[in-house]
Amino acid sequence: MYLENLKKSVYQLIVETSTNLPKDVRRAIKKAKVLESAGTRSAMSLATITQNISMADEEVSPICQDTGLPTFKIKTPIKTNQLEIKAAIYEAMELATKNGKLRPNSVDSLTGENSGNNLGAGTPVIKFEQWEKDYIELALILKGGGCENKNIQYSLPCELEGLGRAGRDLDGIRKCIMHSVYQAQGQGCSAGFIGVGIGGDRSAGYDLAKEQLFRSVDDTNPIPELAELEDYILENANKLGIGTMGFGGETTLLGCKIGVMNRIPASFFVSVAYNCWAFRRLAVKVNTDSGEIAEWKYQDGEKIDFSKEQRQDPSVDKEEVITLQAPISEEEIRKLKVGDVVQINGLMYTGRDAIHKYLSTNEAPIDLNGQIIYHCGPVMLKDEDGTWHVKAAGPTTSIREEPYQGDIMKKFGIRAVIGKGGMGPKTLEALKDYGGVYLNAIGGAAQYYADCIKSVEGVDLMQFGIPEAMWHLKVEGFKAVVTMDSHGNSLHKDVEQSSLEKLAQFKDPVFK
Ligand SMILES: O=C(O)C[C@H](O)C(=O)O
Ligand code: SF4
Repeated sequence: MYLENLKKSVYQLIVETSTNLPKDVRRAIKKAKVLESAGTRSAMSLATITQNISMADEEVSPICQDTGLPTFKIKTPIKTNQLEIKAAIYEAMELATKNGKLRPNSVDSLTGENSGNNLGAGTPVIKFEQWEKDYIELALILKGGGCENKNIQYSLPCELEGLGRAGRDLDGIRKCIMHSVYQAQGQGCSAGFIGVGIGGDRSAGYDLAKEQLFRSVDDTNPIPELAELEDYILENANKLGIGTMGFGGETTLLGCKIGVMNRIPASFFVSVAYNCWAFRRLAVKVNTDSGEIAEWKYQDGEKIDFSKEQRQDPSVDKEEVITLQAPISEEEIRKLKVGDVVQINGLMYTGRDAIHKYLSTNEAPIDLNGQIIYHCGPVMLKDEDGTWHVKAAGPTTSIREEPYQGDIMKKFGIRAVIGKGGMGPKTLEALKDYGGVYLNAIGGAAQYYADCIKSVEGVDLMQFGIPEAMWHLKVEGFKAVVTMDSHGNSLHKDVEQSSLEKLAQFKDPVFK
């Protein structure tokens, strides 16, 4: 019975972590929502985010389509068999993937092949520790790729844009952390949470940073200097004006937790682990005799039920929303300006890393003239009749496609790309020359967008695996914001510049 129950307990932990945002995280998001003034694009995004959180609750479906690199941290009493726990994890992972609670996310780094069941070399990550207590603690974090890519490690002393020299002291550490929030911009689906590790070597530093993400959002650091630094960062990083999804606004950071360990004389690392708003981590106490869950962690206090809040976003007037339907003409595109809110009806095609590389040297499987590409790697399930269903489908970080995007738009006549976090100068130039637009969807809002997808009309290039294939999606009322237009304007460029100016205001020493 123990083994059966253990497997069930792990499965339950995976499903809850993927679909039900922890209470402490909800409270932080609610706080941010109250601060954002109505009518801004940040307020609109937060409304979509909170709507998405309650849709995930209701559907018991992934909050975000990127269910990350599942990382288990396990503490066991001395006599517990750790191999049995490992086996239970593998089985539960496969089942959760099959049931659409996890996206198949384990990819062979050399061949590009997706294992399909979330198992493979190094996946999932499982770390054991022994302790004196008489129960097992299973903790799980599902940290997605977009925010993982924004992690950063500093080696002190160093020179930082906007902030000047960061020395080997508390003030140098302060500068690194402020810079880490700036450099993430909106790309890791801000507003985010950061875990910081001071000291260690490069790998221990990152481990310590990630360990901080297991602290409760509303705890207080037991080391007074670090408690003060955490408060300082939380208050001042929110003055950078990056805002939700990098649209500008009041809330950029939702939590900051800092840990410290010794270092060796020559090294001084400050490691920062950035986590998106979809901060999915939970833990359970498991009974060593029965294998059953005895208690959940992070679930005390008030649970905010966002479904009770206003469903329809009050900040955008219906008349202000521009409807787009592919094929789109150059003339229609040229009318769009940064800040416009659009809704898309009709067909769009997903394309992310593998597709962009493929299209740069191959012909497209379909005619893309006037069409829309969606940077998205969805969670998909096939029913008994062989029909595909979308279980989660938010945008992925677009900047990874920067080397290809402009050329591909011109080559195939694509008029619009949808993604998140914005793109760089090469794409901006191409949008201007050729007549294209970049639309920013709300990162992590995977249930909200899955609901806009009315049917799956086809799929190409399945050899790249489910997240990377080209899905033909029929959508209705798919909302996004124009953040790069065909007139050379980019909201991302503007926010990056204004936040750098704001960052420079934190140049002077604060901690001695
Ligand atoms: O892989 C994805 O679907 C998204 C990724 O987490 C991202 O933020 O870019
Ligand atoms: S898409 Fe955004 S919310 Fe989802 S894992 Fe990536 S960074 Fe997080």
